[in-house]
Amino acid sequence: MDELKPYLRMLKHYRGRLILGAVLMFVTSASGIGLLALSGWFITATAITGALIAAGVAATLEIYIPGGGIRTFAVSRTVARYFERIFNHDTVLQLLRDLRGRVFTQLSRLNPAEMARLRSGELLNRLTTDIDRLDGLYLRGLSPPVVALLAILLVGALLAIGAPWLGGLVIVVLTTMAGGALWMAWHTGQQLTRDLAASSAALRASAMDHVTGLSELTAFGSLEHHRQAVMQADDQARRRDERIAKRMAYGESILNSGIHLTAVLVLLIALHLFQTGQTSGPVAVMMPLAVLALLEPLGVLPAAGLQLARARASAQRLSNGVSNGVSNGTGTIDGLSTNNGSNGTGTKQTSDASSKTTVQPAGAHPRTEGLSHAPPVSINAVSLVRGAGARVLDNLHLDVSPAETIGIIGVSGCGKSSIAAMIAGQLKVDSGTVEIDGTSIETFDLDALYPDIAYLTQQTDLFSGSFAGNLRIANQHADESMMWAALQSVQLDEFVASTDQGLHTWVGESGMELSAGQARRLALARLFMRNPQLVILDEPLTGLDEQTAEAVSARLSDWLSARSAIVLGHGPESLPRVDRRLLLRAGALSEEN
Ligand SMILES: Nc1ncnc2c1ncn2[C@@H]1O[C@H](COP(=O)(O)OP(=O)(O)OP(=O)(O)O)[C@@H](O)[C@H]1O
Repeated sequence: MDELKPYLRMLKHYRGRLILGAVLMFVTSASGIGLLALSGWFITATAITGALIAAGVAATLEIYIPGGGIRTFAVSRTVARYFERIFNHDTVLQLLRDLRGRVFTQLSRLNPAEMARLRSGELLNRLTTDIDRLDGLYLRGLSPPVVALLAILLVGALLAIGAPWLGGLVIVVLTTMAGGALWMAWHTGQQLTRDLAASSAALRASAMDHVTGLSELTAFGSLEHHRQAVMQADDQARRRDERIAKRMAYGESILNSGIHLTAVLVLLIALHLFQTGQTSGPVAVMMPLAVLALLEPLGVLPAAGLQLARARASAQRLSNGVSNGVSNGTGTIDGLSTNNGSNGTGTKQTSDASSKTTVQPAGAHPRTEGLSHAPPVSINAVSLVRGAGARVLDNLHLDVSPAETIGIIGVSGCGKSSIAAMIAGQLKVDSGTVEIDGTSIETFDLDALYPDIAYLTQQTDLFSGSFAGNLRIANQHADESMMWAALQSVQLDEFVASTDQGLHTWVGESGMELSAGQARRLALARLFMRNPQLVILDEPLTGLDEQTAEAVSARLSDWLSARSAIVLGHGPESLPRVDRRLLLRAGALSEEN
């Protein structure tokens, strides 16, 4: 249950509301029990009184108090249920708001490499299903057992009117039965829920792959084949869902049978008590009816056990991976793309992402102050093995002097992006050191470091928003003149000005309404919105035509001259003006002239 502790702590903030909500639930259940029990008593009492009068025996019955009681219970049941629903759902919505905020904050603080490891379907699952399950923790998981226990105690007290020992016995029997049902559902729910969550995540992932890869699948004639895979995933998820539903149905029917059986036993005992004159007829009829009224509050217990199991599994999934990002104190580079696991088409696998993220050594005091002006960078004897075990960097050395611009070129796959990710603190090296401004990257508080770094990855990440919105990601306080200047630097100003809404034109989902070159230029424009001391550019001019590349390159060169910079590219033509150019080959750097 440890996984649930943070969420239980969250519930504490709503203690007052939760107690009131549970009281309303109990009032609803208690009214139901009172209604059934009192009605049974009243009907029997009036029947006996009528029979006595018909037989010529003088008998009277006070009808106003029980009649009023029945009406009161009927009204209180409806009113309490109404307010319980409104009040508790309002509480749940407030909890949902907090939960979403909390989970989103945690995800946004994930180490980018960790984030890249999570498939989009898994992320979607976390942000939707898992949160939904946790928001039901109180309403459908925790409060039903409490209300059920109180209802059993109430029924026990009613039975005690007829025979105190019977009240005690029924409390013990029903509590054991209810506890057993809850435990069984919780126990079997653990595995079933885990399986179902895995199937649902797989289904979402394959459905999303199907939609996003529709053009490729159609072009390669693999649509039907892939559709079959989605259908299979759907089938598996549905079968697992059915299994859970069946188990719950079994649980509910066993519990209901138990309650009915108890009611029959109580009826038999009550008749015996009546026969032996130990209780009156109306009370004898009231006793089994009170037990039957428990069907409602106890019937939800198997679902509550399952809900608890689901909430636990969701809490587990939400804390998996999230904890690393949070405890490392890592963050994202403000305003720039942070996904180092892509090759520009968003399809590169991230098989080594989990093990190669920057982690602060235990006990080290993180550096919390930012970078000095145009800081030096020093890479010493760095070796790095990635993916399936290929040695990407081998005893690599690199010294970047203050305000120097270094260009690194090399063939595809030689490790350029790995160097960039390493300097940005998003990839942990196997041996050697990476120091920025005299401090090891491992001891930096990345939240303090990132405002002074600009890291343009190979992949162009744009957000579903306007030009202005995408630029403001880099600098929230930027005014329009600053944005136009940045757009002019990348020769995008004329295009933006020609659109209907200028800066406020929507760029489409992930910038889909822009060409690849325009999207790249917008990402480059973000650079000019900030004033970083260290700049890492991974193939900045990719996708730009020769003329635009030349103009942007000239502007970039001026801008870089006041900062320390590492620029990566396939060949000399893909770099702006640099102070030194190095060639990366076989994991090591050599001077290139
Ligand atoms: N996310 C990853 N997970 C596992 N291995 C990776 C990952 N990214 C890259 N690699 C491996 O690391 C090696 C270096 O990749 P890297 O992206 O650094 O090269 P690159 O020089 O930037 O290539 P390109 O110019 O094509 O972008 C590659 O051989 C690749 O197999």
